Amino acid sequence: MPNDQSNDLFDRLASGAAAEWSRYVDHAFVRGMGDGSLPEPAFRHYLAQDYLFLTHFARAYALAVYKGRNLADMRASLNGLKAILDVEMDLHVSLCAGWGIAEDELERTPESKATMAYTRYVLETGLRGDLLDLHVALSPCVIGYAEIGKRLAATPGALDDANPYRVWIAEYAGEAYQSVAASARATLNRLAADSLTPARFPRLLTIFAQASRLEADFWDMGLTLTD
Ligand SMILES: Cc1ncc(CN)c(N)n1
Repeated sequence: MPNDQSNDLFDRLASGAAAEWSRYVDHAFVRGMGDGSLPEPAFRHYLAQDYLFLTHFARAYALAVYKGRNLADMRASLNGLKAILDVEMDLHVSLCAGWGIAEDELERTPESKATMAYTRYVLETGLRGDLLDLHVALSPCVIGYAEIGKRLAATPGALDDANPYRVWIAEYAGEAYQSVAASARATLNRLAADSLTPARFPRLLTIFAQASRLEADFWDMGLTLTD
């Protein structure tokens, strides 16, 4: 449960943007994966767009490496970049293959407006702002999926063989992804200790709320099969 009195920056942001956060993590797409009722074409559409999304997010992490002020910052962002390129992307490509979508088809998929809006917002926020702005913009993505995975995995029946979405849920509920999200939280707190002032918080909250809104729009795009 988000807490606005917390010392944890992520908790304060999720609490300050509670409406946008819950529209994202409690979305109908998410609930449909949990109980297996999500229409399969919606999941396939989402999977293909998520491949494009992850490619742009890898670029955003590369930008975060560049924006680091010291080696600790650069290593933290490099770990985020490696988590996408070496772990999440491989799992994603094999998940897509299991759903009958080959990598060359993923490469040829036209980018939807929701994918463009979200990824370009994060990249532009990072280009314009500093490293804390960029990590705040990245945080609903990294930490949100860990929270969604953990919640869904605790739902009765979600990991049963009968649920076609059990592999996705197990991936994001799994230890490897949970530890990527824990590192992202720690990075936010470390950057905040150096550069967060009370006057700066509202701007960070705006970035966080916007990124959470764009995450929810991404689920909408999957559910409604929008281009
Ligand atoms: C749209 C979206 N948001 C978050 C994640 C988790 N990295 C993802 N794969 N796709």
